[in-house]
Amino acid sequence: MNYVSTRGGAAPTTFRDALLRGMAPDGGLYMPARWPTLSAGDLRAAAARPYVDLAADILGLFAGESLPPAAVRAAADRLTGTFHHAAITPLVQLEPNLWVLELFHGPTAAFKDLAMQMMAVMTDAALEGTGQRLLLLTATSGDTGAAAVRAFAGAESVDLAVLHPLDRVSPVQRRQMTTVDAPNVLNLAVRGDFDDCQRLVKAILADETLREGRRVSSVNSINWGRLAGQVPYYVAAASALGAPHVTPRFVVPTGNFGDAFAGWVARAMGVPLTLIAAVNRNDALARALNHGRYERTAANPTASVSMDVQAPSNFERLLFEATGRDADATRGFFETFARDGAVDLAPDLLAALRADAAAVSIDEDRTRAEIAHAWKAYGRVICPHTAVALAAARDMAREGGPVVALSTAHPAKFPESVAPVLGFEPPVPPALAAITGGKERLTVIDADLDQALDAVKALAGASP
Ligand SMILES: Cc1ncc(COP(=O)(O)O)c(C=O)c1O
Ligand SMILES: N[C@@H](CCOP(=O)(O)O)C(=O)O
Repeated sequence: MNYVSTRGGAAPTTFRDALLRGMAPDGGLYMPARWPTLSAGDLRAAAARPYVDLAADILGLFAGESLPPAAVRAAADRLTGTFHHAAITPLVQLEPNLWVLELFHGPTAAFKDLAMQMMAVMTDAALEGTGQRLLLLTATSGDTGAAAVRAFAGAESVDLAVLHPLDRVSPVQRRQMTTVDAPNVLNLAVRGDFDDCQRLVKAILADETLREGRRVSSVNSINWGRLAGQVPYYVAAASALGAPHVTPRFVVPTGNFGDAFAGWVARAMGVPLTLIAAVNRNDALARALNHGRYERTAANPTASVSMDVQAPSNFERLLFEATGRDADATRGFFETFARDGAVDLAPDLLAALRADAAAVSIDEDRTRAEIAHAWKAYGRVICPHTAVALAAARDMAREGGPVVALSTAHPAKFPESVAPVLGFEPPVPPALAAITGGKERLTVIDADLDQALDAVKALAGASP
């Protein structure tokens, strides 16, 4: 299986290389050259298979021969040891047409653990025997960084730099990143928003001098390895609901559009499903799909803090597909966006995008109301991100047919948003019990490339 860049200026490469590069050298994102397929029989069988078996098979389809099959299997098996639920991603029915897919039973209590734990094992395998060190860069609005620190702290051949927006992640998320005492981890708190952090990470990835003597990659969802690890739960959930004979609608709380794009991939592989991206009031994606103009504006702080994103990286993958994989058009679009901060979508392109995904924006009042409703109606304490998805999903469930809201984080990561609505603190799961104490380690920087590069070079230079 080869991987091509959405911008067409990089040589096709393997899964292993895409994993160890993060982004293509031409500034594009890697995509499989063709979509592997799941047959109707595969989908029927999937409903009865353990999650880790399904995950191993799907990862194997994407990894091809570039990683040893035993490493792919070990990556999937990692979930058994690190998740606190036997089903890994349990599907829970709330109403006749409404389900939640619980994705927060991992070691940092957010859906990022599903792919990140597997990436740590695959990254080890990809580096084995090379004698190379890998510098991993991560922009986070809270959860990716926590999952990455958990997965890579202490890793022998890896350095990890995590950039989060100063004071714009929850205190629990911040402590998950900053209280881990590992010499290979650097936390940078950036005076800015998540989009600034993501811009800095992409700029650092483009700095070729850093690559002298080491590999440099990212564990954000710009890395194909992350998306590959997020596809299995769509397959598992759709199969459990009766695919291929049933077409569930998945409502995905969305920030960087990685999770939703993993659903798009499942559909490209043959899973019948419909995608609805639910965003908070940071609605660049919803404005693009609903009004035809993709425009960057400053991110507004919300209760669903991890979705405070206004330049979702994976929109590039969606656009690449909607143009019929036209790399020149994709490059032109994102160069214009980088220069002007806005691009109007031509009517045929907009129609193609709308055929792939719909988007709704849920405001802060509805988010709070949904947290209250979930407790009153179902006895469930939900996080604000889940609330954004569930608010949209409940509307859709009234129309008939199965609707699944993705529940992406445990509410105990966001007590400051949940407790004022419910009047009590969310119960703390085992995964979060250990992070209350401990000294925090973080360096505050401006949203400035030189400052970020200096800090990252110091981390990389300090390594053996
Ligand atoms: C809890 C939670 N829900 C939803 C999202 C949005 O996911 P994505 O960025 O893949 O759209 C994030 C951040 O990634 C998150 O941390
Ligand atoms: N919401 C994310 C932002 C980064 O998203 P990613 O999926 O591209 O890693 C976070 O919590 O960090």
